[in-house]
Amino acid sequence: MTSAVSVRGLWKRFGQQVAVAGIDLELPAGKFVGLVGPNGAGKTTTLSMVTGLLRPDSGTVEVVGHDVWRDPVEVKARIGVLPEGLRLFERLSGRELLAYTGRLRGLPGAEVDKRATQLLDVLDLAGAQHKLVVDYSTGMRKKIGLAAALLHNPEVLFLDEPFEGVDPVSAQTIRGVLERYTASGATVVFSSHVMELVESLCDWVAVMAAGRIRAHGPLTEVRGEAASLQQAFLELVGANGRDTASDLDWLGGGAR
Ligand SMILES: Nc1ncnc2c1ncn2[C@@H]1O[C@H](COP(=O)(O)OP(=O)(O)OP(=O)(O)O)[C@@H](O)[C@H]1O
Repeated sequence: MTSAVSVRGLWKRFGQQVAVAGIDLELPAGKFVGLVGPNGAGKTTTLSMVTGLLRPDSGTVEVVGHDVWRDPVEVKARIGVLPEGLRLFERLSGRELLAYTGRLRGLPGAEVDKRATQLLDVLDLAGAQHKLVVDYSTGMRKKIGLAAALLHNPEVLFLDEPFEGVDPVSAQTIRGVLERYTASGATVVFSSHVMELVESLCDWVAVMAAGRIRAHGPLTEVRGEAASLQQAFLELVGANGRDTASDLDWLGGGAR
């Protein structure tokens, strides 16, 4: 198996809080990889360290064979990132944002123009290309962020919650673009809480809880005998069968 991402002994603490507790991961190249876990599991912290946005306390990360912290320029040329809480240049139009990103990536102007036109078209943003990003909706922001992350045709694309706040039509569009991208041999690594989505998109999953990897491997292996990935996930993270109803016995009814 060729690895797109290879993580060894990765740790991150914020004061007393251990966010990532010494994880090891091999993410295969050419696959659609889902990183799933409950709130606070450490997904964003892991993706931030893997993409060179956050320095680990210890451990190493290699992306397509290059060490993220010793060889950052090589790595950043080969990856695209759609981070959580995406910050964009708000006073640029969508088209200007792509032109700027393309030049930063060192692409010739004519090539940037061509790719930007195609991406805006496929992502259904052509009509809004001259609007300022500040006036974009949440879904439009995700889509222009995705276009910017894809513009230089990266080998590996990292997406933190790419479908959050996105309507079903835009989600379908994003999905189509990502499926086309992985079909050509590229790798997508994305984090999500939405199990049905992960189950329908991913060939390979890693389940995280409390800073550790609880299971990882091909989707069918991680799901095992469970009826769905959701069920397997609940069993893995130990949340199965919790009786929330008796915890909230005051909720509803007459007593205020
Ligand atoms: N900058 C920070 N300072 C302090 N604690 C942090 C910081 N970033 C993350 N944490 C803590 O680290 C843990 C992991 O957070 P992280 O955001 O990586 O989880 P997550 O799996 O992405 O969660 P969610 O699905 O809710 O986004 C949490 O307990 C969080 O409170």
